[in-house]
Amino acid sequence: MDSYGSSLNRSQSLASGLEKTSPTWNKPSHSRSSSTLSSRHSRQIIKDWEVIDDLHVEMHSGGDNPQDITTPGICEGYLLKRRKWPLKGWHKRYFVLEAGILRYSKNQQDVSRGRVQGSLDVSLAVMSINKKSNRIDLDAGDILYHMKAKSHELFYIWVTKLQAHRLFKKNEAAHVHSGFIQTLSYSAAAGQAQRNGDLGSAGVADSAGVSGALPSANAAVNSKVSAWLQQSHNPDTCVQELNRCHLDLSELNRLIQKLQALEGSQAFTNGELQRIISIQNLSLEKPKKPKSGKMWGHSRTLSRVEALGMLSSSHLSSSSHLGASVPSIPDYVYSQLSPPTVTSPEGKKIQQDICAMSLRVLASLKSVHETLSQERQKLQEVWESNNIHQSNTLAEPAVVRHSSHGPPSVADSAAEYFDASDDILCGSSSEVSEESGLSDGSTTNSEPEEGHVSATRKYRASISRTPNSVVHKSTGRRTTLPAPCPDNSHVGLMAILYNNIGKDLARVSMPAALNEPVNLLQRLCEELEYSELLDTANNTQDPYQRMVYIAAFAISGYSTATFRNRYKPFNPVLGETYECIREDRGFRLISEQVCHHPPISACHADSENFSFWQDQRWKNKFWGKSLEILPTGMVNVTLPRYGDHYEWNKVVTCIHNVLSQQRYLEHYGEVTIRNLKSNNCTCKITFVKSRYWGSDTNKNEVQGTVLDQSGSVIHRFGGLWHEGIFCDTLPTPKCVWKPNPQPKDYLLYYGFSTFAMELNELTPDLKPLLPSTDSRLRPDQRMLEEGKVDEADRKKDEIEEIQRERRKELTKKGEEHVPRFFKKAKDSCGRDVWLTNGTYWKLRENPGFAKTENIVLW
Ligand SMILES: CC(C)CCC[C@@H](C)[C@H]1CC[C@H]2[C@@H]3CC=C4C[C@@H](O)CC[C@]4(C)[C@H]3CC[C@]12C
Repeated sequence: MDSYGSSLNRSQSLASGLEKTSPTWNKPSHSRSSSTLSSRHSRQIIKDWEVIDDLHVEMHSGGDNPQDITTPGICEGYLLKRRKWPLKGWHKRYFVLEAGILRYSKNQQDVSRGRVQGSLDVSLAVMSINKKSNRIDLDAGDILYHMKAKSHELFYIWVTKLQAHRLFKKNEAAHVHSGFIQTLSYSAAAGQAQRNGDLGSAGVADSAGVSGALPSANAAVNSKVSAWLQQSHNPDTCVQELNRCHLDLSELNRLIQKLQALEGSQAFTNGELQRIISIQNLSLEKPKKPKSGKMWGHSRTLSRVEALGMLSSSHLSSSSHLGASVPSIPDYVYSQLSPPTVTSPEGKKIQQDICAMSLRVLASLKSVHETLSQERQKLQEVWESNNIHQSNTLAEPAVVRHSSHGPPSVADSAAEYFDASDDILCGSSSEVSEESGLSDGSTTNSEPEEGHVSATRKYRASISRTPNSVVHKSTGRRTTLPAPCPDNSHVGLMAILYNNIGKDLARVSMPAALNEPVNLLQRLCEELEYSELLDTANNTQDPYQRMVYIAAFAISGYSTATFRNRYKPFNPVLGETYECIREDRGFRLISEQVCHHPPISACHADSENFSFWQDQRWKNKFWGKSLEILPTGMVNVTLPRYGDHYEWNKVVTCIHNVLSQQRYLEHYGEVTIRNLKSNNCTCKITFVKSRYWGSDTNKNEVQGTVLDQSGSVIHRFGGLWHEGIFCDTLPTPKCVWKPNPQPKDYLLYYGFSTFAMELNELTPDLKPLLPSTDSRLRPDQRMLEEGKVDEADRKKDEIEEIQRERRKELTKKGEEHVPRFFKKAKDSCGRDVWLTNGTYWKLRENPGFAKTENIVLW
């Protein structure tokens, strides 16, 4: 160790000198065979990689005092860290290894400012090293660090230090564990004592809590946990369930191999095809002219012919010439995608077994997932109630660690308003992962402010303590749909999707059973569900506070996504219109399908307090399992009282697992809200990409700041787009928006909110006032709403056929469709926009649509 010590420079110091627990340098024992994917690709590399032995936890004698474990010295300095997927290369990062936790920041200054980019509990990670290339990999499952030291000496120092800290942390964990068990027995006794009226001994339990384990754990919490642990048999059930799954999976594997041997193997399995597409990032864009070697993001956009040519080539290599040589491409793909044609009775039997077993595995995994989520929830509740208790009993507010000048930072101001203390929240490495940021390097980074994880936790806690807004009093509108939604789990999406390569998913014609009884014009109106935020904005004098409400409104439009991933809205036909008058909310909206290629839906809403308009169009990016929707139009809001004109972009919406029933939606990216009338206030909102699969805790995070002209932060806010937004910098910190509770039985009704249920309601007094092009009069959508799925399906085909005919006729005449209520214009940046031409409401009143000529759409 000493010899290494002398080679340290300032940036690579062992802060506390030579540690007392001399780390045992475990000779790497076996070749790396598992762990990180990234290192598996070459045999040479596998050979040079070594997995460091698992450490044996040494229980110190008299080890019930954690202070007996000597904390190894801090190790800090620069290392190279591999960049986040999908970016390539390495960047220099400053790492600090302290008390078993490895943290990293951009540079040393950031460390001193407490700006941590990621952290990991080194004892939980598999550590692999490569002496030849000075590489150290830490793989904690969810979090994966690839690091490289600049010199061999530094490499050895880090490895040695990491070893010491791993050992320390494991020992500490063992102590915490025994302390915890001890506390549980204490608190069980205390519980007993309490029941016996012996309050004195309950107090003992409190002070005898696991100092250092659960921070100042109190009796109430401990007895709650112990009671829950005692009555909870779930973990055992989980283990059993998982064991069963394991067996089933081996059996499944055997059956699949048997089936393959029996039926002969196929060129590609569906899984392989998905993977290939994913690798190639096959874009579902319209085919480009043959020179389509255009770069989109970091990957190549393939035209349909190229892409499919690619698929038919087993080498995924030069593709440009292949288009012509593949005769019937859709048929080819279809044949690859349809389920393997099993002919023999034996094969059929195996196939049935495979299905049955897969379902069993699925059911098991679901139940395990559910159990674990419940346990986690319980733990979190206990944890939170403990924190609440703590801060309520503390005389001093939580310590503000980094005092700052100027506007308050999240960390500072949060400490004043939130219950949870920072230390507890930052402690868990599993919450701070590196995989946030867009999957696509071409789009803006969605990595938010450092420390966002704990900030969001706090925001979340505050939001959950805010009562739901009072449910609007009866509007006289319907509160449910006439019929529940059809089960569409049987519809084979795979074939539909692959048969429509080159088209927008949202615009692809699908069986009516996949549709929801609202269309994309109505969904534009749905973004006004929380229009009261715009009313508030128009009545807020302070421009920065006003911006907070505009931001909350921009976020609120995304909240429906939580419940709306099983059905797809109807595609409006060209010329279709939709009006929505909401006296109760004080606005009226008109929307129209203004363009077919590319499909564009435009809308405009007016109220005493605001105007709102946008034209919606988007591109798709298909990654094999998920589909990214990249909207291109801007959203506009004007507030009459202050003459503001706000404009903002939309973020990416990703449909994860688009082909399966595990589908869910995620939004990520950055929104910038500008006031075109004055540049003294802008707002940036980050929709954070969730950092890893399967965890609910980091899903749907949003963080935002309101900036003044000089770029100083005036307000900060954050939360989750499905739970609400809290702003702690307002004169009275508060939850600025919280979604309305879902109506009863919403799952039976397409996951619709009450507002969504009202969108397609057609009342007798309204009917004669609507133009015949109004979506409410569209028969197939109405049939679906009434539960007549087959009829809706037939009608939908008819309507689509009428549209095609109309288009053909127009082309024959050399004419172009002219939208009736919107006109094309250019915005201040020269972008095409669709603005209202102001005729709709006038015509409606005089002479009334019944007396005007309306195009026939159905
Ligand atoms: C294959 C089918 C059944 C899967 C379901 C697809 C659904 C979830 C898709 C189809 C069209 C999609 C919508 C298309 C456009 C937008 C505008 C964007 O700014 C927010 C997301 C939003 C509103 C999408 C949400 C998800 C969506 C509704």
